[in-house]
Amino acid sequence: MTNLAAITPASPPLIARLARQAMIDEVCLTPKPGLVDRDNNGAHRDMDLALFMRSIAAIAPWFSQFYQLGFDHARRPASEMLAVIRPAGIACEQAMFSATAGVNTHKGGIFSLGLLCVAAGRLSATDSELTQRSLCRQVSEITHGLVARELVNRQRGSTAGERLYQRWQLTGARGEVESGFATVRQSVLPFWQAQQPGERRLHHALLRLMAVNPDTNLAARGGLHGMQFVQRYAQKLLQNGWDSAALEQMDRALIARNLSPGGSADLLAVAQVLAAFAP
Ligand SMILES: CC(C)(COP(=O)(O)OP(=O)(O)OC[C@H]1O[C@@H](n2cnc3c(N)ncnc32)[C@H](O[C@H]2O[C@H](COP(=O)(O)OP(=O)(O)OP(=O)(O)O)[C@@H](O)[C@H]2O)[C@@H]1O)[C@@H](O)C(=O)NCCC(=O)NCCS
Ligand SMILES: Nc1ncnc2[nH]cnc12
Repeated sequence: MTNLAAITPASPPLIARLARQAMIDEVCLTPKPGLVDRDNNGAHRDMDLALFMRSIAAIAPWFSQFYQLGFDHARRPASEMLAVIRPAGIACEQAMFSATAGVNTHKGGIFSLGLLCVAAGRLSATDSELTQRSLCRQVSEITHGLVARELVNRQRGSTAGERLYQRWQLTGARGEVESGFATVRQSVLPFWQAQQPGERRLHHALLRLMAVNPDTNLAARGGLHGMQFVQRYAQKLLQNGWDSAALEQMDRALIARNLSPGGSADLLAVAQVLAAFAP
């Protein structure tokens, strides 16, 4: 009698399946100002939808690994977890770069969604309930002190994020995770359930993110003026109302300025994962 458990791969944990689906739904959302979607490549000459799908296929298996690392090391203090998971995070980045021939499609997405998977593993190992609050608190505890260690106390920046901190004190993805995804919790999740599922809810969430998020991708490409241009544009659409045509016009405006809110795209995926859990 064949032991099916021995030959059937265990299905990925829920959070890993949610993270993969959220990445797919994000890149397929169309139109998406400045970003790759089903219609165009936004402000990118080195990326398209097919490349993003290859990137997601390479990254997705790692979400289960991140969950398992959190589960297996749940007894460690949260402060020790980054050192435990970073090698896997960097290996996942390498898998992404192999699939994309060196193009950075999801470096931020790996970091943010990977930490959510680690947090879910840690909570599950201790039979703690997975809620938006418990997941975000766990991510914040794991990354406590990250901004001070890696941005404030760093002399020279080797990455865009590090250089942007030195120039404009932007804390980027590190600041967002250390805050327990405060931008997502404050600007997106309170409005999510009141809306019908579908593209309009995702568009509304993305506009709310772009309206406030200090996205280092925008600052790297267009300076603070570029970042503020996108924030004000999104704020205006939220105030005056918007439709697909307005989003397509914003897309043209951002492409013309080489602006791509990649950080907000990542946080849209984070919001979709968190929205699957009770507050
Ligand atoms: C901790 C790191 C991930 C930090 O990396 P870095 O020092 O580069 O810091 P940031 O710039 O702050 O963040 C990197 C990416 O994070 C996204 N992001 C930006 N702002 C925010 C924000 N406010 N909140 C959340 N996330 C944010 C963004 O990623 C997306 O955009 C990239 C694609 O856009 P593009 O413009 O093409 O980017 P480039 O290719 O760089 O520019 P061009 O050359 O094309 O012009 C893509 O990454 C999206 O995901 C930022 O880019 C890192 O240092 C690290 O430690 N990594 C190891 C992994 C790890 O530790 N994992 C553990 C958990 S499993
Ligand atoms: N759809 C997208 N286009 C460009 N950069 C991104 N980073 C994450 N999602 C993205």
